[in-house]
Amino acid sequence: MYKIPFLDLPPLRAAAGTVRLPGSKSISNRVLLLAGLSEGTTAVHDLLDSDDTAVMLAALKTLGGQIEAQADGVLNVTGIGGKLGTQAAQLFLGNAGTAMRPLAAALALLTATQGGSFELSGVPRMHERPIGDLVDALRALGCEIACLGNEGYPPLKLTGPSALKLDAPVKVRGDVSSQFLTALLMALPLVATDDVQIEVVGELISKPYIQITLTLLERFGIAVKRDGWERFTIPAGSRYRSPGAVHVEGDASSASYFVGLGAIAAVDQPVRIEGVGSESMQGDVRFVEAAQQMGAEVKSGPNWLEVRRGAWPLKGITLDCNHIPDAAMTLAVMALYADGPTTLTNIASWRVKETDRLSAMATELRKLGATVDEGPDWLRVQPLQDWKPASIHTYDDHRIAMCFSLAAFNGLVTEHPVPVRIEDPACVAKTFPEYFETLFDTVSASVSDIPVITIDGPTASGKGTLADEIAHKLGYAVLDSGALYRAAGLAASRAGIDLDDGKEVAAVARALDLRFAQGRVYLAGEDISDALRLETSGQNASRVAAHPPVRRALNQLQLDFRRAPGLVADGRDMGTDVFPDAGLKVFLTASAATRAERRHKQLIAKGISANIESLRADLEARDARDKNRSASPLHPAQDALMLDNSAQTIEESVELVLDWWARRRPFKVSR
Ligand SMILES: Nc1ncnc2c1ncn2[C@@H]1O[C@H](COP(=O)(O)OP(=O)(O)OP(=O)(O)O)[C@@H](O)[C@H]1O
Ligand SMILES: Nc1ccn([C@@H]2O[C@H](COP(=O)(O)O)[C@@H](O)[C@H]2O)c(=O)n1
Repeated sequence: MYKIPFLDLPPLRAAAGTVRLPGSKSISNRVLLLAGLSEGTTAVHDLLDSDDTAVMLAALKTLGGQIEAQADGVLNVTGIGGKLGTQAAQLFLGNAGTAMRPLAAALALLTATQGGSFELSGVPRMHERPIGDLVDALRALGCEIACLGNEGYPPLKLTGPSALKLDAPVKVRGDVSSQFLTALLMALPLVATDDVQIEVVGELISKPYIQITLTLLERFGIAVKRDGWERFTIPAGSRYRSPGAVHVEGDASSASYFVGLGAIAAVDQPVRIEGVGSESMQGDVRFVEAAQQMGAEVKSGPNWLEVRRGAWPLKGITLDCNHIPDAAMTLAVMALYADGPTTLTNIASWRVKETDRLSAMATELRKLGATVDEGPDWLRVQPLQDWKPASIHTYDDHRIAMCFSLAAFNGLVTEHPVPVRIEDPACVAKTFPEYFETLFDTVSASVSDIPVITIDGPTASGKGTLADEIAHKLGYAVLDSGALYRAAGLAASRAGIDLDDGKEVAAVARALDLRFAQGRVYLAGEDISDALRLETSGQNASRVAAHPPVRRALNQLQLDFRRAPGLVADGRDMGTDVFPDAGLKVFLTASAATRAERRHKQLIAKGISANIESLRADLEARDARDKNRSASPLHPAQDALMLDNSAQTIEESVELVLDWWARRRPFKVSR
């Protein structure tokens, strides 16, 4: 996951490949609560691992549930069998509506019948998300609930025991959030000694989510009787029983980004999405129909979808989105690529989600240059030709971060493509922690659009350290090109080849079976990271690097590191020869004395004894060879910025280079 302040998406061009979706958030948290309330142990397969499920799991543990992760990723949840394991607790539920609403209802009823005192709270935004209709319904049943901040909003305090009145139908509003009804449907089986009826007041929104609730309740032994969408009956004697094992479907709302991706950019090959398909129980799978109306070509199987571009540009549509409230946000970004306006209606529920999504979508789409009109429950987006490089604020809302990634394909409709900045990309942790990694695995960009920062300079000037830090802060990949020369030298010397024989060493370099993973380097599966950092490896690298055939042999390997979202490359000729079009070139130096001292400290810290004078002599000899060779000698590129860090800390160098980079980016600093 990109835990950085912002992630810059370069202009993207095409998409293809297979995406395995993470588990559905709605199903995951429902299954966890049902398993947590049941008797027996439920093996939960393919559970979503995210912020929202983490808060639910923590709450269940506090209430007496047992959670045990298996080696194969399956989670065993042993439920409380309807009996509270504690009489008092404070439960923090983050910004998870799928935890706050149903837990509030279940715990209110358990507290009423078993006694206790519980506080449910969340992040500040959770305390702005209404829960009054559910609280009213629970209070009418006899539950004691106090709103500790504003009336009608969390945090809540539940106390008991208190007498429950279950003979009259429980009334709940269905036109603000369907989660209130879901909460009651999941809570009332805990106290249904007689039939309990629920009556929905107002037109029920998001019916597909209620269908998910009913389907899962049935799996846990509760056969709710439904009379239209207005009346539900929990049969007398209902009791939660674990079904033994449950498989969580992939998240259909998350599928929408990849359906959109296929519709926009899968020209030669489809985007295949695994985890949801034609047999999905999730309502958001009907996003596919909306995408088809806009032009997407879609094939499907029971649990997969394949999407390609059909009509291009996409077709503007007018759609009542009541049945796909979450996925519909993706349509608002797809609308930028359409042949006419797209109007999304019946989306008032957007206003009470992680943020006021209607207002947020309009604001951020306008930053891109789009013309957008909004009403209380609708949004109209015009197609966009003149794109602006925008820094998208994400309001701690995972769906805003994910759907705006589709704006990075603007190069398909404009001659002047622009990058898109996604602020706080880690907010995707709510449902799809690896979203951006998955996206980058599925898309391609023009090489020249992928930003590169080069850091060249003599040995021990701090290039690697600086490159790693900058790459980390920007979410870019890093290329330690010296490691390639070191590996070539090591492999050649192990093979008994004369390091002065350029052709022979080049043959070894061409055949190098190298892999870079988690900061380690593997040669034919062997971890050679430590061997590469030996001083002899540096000297050998410097010898083999002087041969033009060796440099040619390693050239493509280095170019292959240039992948979205960007690259920081360190070495000797990164800015001069390998990436001459880099957006920022830094030539990093420090005095020989400083560098020898740093190298000395570095070796001592690793427990390797060393002598400063001989280190200095060695590095000066290496500098001389690197500077004076004919093939790609060490020298600053004409357009490089010089940085002598002899008197700087690492942090100071990092800040300076990030500042240089920021000045070359097209983004205005926002908010
Ligand atoms: N500005 C700095 N101030 C103090 N120490 C630094 C600074 N930059 C780097 N160092 C330290 O100097 C040592 C050498 O840095 P590093 O390995 O990054 O250099 P390098 O240029 O990549 O070397 P090589 O070319 O041999 O791979 C490290 O221990 C690092 O922590
Ligand atoms: N782009 C590069 C990178 C390195 N070399 C040669 O490899 C030696 C080791 O490099 P380190 O950065 O790991 O110290 C170096 O002395 C150079 O001779 C190169 O030629 N080009």
